[in-house]
Parts: sequence; C-alpha cells; structure tokens
Amino acid sequence: MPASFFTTGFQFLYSAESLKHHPKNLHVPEIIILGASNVGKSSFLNALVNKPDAARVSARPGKTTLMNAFAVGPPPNIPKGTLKAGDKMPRYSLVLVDTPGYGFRSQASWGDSVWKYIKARKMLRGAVVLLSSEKRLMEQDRWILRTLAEANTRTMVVLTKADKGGGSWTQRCGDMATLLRDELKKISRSVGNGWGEGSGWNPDIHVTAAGMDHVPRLGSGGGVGGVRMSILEMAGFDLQEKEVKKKDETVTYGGPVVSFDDIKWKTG
Ligand SMILES: Nc1nc2c(ncn2[C@@H]2O[C@H](COP(=O)(O)OP(=O)(O)OP(=O)(O)O)[C@@H](O)[C@H]2O)c(=O)[nH]1
Ligand SMILES: [Mg+2]
Repeated sequence: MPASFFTTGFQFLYSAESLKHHPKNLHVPEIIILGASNVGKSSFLNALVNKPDAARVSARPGKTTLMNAFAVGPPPNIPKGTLKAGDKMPRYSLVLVDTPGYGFRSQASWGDSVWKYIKARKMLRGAVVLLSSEKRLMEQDRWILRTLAEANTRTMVVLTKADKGGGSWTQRCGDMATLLRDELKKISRSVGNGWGEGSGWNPDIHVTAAGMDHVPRLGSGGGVGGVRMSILEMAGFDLQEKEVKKKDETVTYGGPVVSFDDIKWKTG
C-alpha cells in the first residue's frame, strides 16, 4: 500500500536555489531529504518512488546542486472551502525534496538556503537525514540534527549503503544506531523544546541499501518498505486504513511502524 502511494502520480515539480525560489504551497505536506554529499540521497529518492532515473545519481560527490522537488501520491482530499481564492486543487498528496549534499567544497550558501527552508517552509512536515553506515558521524551531520531539533521538525534517520563496508551489516548498523540514539537524546536535552524521542525524532533508525534491488537478509527493496511507512506517518497520513488517508493536521499517529529490529528479524 505505501509502495503504490509512492509510485502513483509521480512527477518532477521544480528546482530551487533558495527558499524564495520554492513556489507557494499551502496544502501539500513536504518531506526534505538531507545528508552529506554522496551519501545516497538521490538514490534513496529513486528507490522510494521506484524509478532509477527520477533524480540524477553519480559516483562523484556534488552531483545534486539545487533543491529538487518531486510529487507523489493520488490527488488529495482537500475540502474545497479550505483552498484560498485563486489556488488550484493540487493533483498529488506529498512533495519529496532532494537536496545538494553538504561537506563537498563546503559552500556557505548551502547551509544558509537549507537552514532558511527548514525554519520557514510552512508545509514542511519532516526530514529524512541519511547517514552512511560505512562512515562516522560528521560535524555537519550533528549540525543538521541540531538545526532540525531547534526548528522542531520531525526527523527520521536512515543508514544507507548497508551493503558496503566490511563485516556484518547487522552489527555495524546496530552499533551506529545505538550511538545515534545517544546523540539524539543529547540534542533533545540541550535544545529542550519538546523535540524528543517519538515526538521529534523517530526512535526507529531504518537501514537501507537503496543502490541495490536485493540485499541478503535485508529483504527485497533493501528496507525501503518500512521507510515509506515512516515517511507517510511523519507527513500526517493514516496508515491504519486500507487506503492511505490524510489525517487531520492536529491528530498524532500512534500506530505501528517498521523498526530497525523488525526489518532485521522479519526478513532474516
Ligand atoms: N553500494 C551502495 N551504493 C549506493 C547506495 N546508495 C547510493 N549508492 C551509490 O553512491 C553514489 C552516490 O549516490 P547519490 O544518490 O548520487 O548520492 P547523493 O547523496 O545524492 O550525492 P550528491 O547529490 O552528490 O550530494 C552513487 O554511485 C550510488 O550508486 C547504497 O545503498 N549502496
Ligand atoms: Mg544527489
């Protein structure tokens, strides 16, 4: 069900250099994909929408240079009365925003435009922060997690490239998830604005191998199924129904999500 949601009505929307270049959006939830250069953001988006060529991917860092917005999902059920005069009824339910990576030729403008977007974008409902399971946490990763905490933006962390790196991926990713939860708890405590475990950051740290169709013991699709559900949950959709339905903005989701452990055990 979440899979078909992400492949329905897919379209490229626009590229934007900074906040002022994003067209007005008052109705459709947005999810931003963040992470270091070359971590696999564009590959991850392509895996989500099940289209290998949706966003351009390259082995060389610095491929994505603008914020690129993509639409997915069926036409939304927005009551006509809530549309502002002159606004068109959107034809899709969710916007996914791919971003340029940080850490490559360190551009000051990157931090500035993403920071402004996170602080000011009205329909931003959540962020997916990608971290490479073959690398250590970088200073910029900490900065982005703290920025999201300060803006009180719901955040989920996804470890990518589970298929790379030596040794057992379960051990490697499990250790990294433990370290990250400690880091996230530390940020929660120091920011102190209610951005906590569950309410701000998702305690389930998902693992993906977006670059591959099948990873042994990770299941077909490399953990993307559980990630799709968590993204829909952050964006405010009801996953208990047969169809994916948009929830009232004030209702918080209390249903099941596929956790890191579930992925590990269910597909073993
Ligand atoms: N083995 C493996 N390779 C991956 C995975 N995800 C991405 N890659 C590879 O990593 C490289 C970078 O992927 P991109 O998706 O372009 O990374 P990005 O984060 O969008 O990079 P920038 O746009 O430059 O910031 C490509 O060669 C991908 O094929 C993965 O899960 N496993
Ligand atoms: Mg990219």
